[in-house]
Amino acid sequence: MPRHLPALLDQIHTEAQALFGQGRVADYIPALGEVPPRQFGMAVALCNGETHAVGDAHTPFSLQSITKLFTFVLALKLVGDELWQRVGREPSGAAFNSIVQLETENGIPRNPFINAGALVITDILTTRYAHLDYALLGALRRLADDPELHWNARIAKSERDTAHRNMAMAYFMKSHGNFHNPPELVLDNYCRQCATEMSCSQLAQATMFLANKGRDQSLRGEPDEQFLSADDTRRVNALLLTCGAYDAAGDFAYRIGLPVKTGVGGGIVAIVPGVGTVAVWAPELDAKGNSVLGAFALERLVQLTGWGHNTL
Ligand SMILES: NC(=O)CC[C@H](N)C(=O)O
Repeated sequence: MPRHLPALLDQIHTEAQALFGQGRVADYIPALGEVPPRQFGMAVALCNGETHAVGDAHTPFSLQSITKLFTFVLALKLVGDELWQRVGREPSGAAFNSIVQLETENGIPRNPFINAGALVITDILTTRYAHLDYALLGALRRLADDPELHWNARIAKSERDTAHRNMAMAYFMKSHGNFHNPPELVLDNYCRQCATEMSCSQLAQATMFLANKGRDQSLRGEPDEQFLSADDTRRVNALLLTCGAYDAAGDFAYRIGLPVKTGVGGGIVAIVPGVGTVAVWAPELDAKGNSVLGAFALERLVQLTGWGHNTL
């Protein structure tokens, strides 16, 4: 671990300010459009227990697609490899909310991290849990070490009221037999899931199991838990590297070279296996729906620390 990490984070924080104004806050979910754009936070959690944070790292933000990582892990734990009969594991090269591939690929989404794939995952979890929203919240509260963690009901409703495109995908997959529950019910769960809020420091903590061969260490004195097997952890990280940033996954791999998951709330989490996790948040997005300052900050961090250089 670089001794001077706090100074590096300060430097990145300062450099990132120059990029304010280059992106736009997502407003296709109306309530997300109200988030003040000029915010930036970054938090690092290290496997040795150290944590570092800068800027707005303790401000909660809407996780949005970052929740796809958690729901996928839960589904993988529950149904294992059977899951691959209903969703692929190839990069899509298309926008996160694209519908076109479903038509030529028999209603099987390319991967679990685009909207269509995440909807199938939420469908799988809806079959397994009578109250998926609370089951998911329970898992996230444990991972983030925060019993108060919640979803934002206003943002969930705002997305649900305008979820026409996701609903269309759900019905299309249902016509192919790849959707088992009523789309309305799954969309209710999906919109609540996406509206879950965490700060950067909580998100870095909640994803530590991915840097730690699947082991979740509690900050609150609870016993450690093997949350995911070491093999599955390696697989999840591979998928995050190839599919975690939608149709910018190649660009992210080139610039940052780490497993990542992005969301239209402006958050990005990156995993540095064996070292730690980095969560960054800045609401202004590029044209592909990824945080402009967030991607810049991660790129600078790997340049300045060398993280990831010996893992690829
Ligand atoms: N890329 C994202 O973060 C998208 C999530 C959002 N809830 C949607 O379905 O459109």
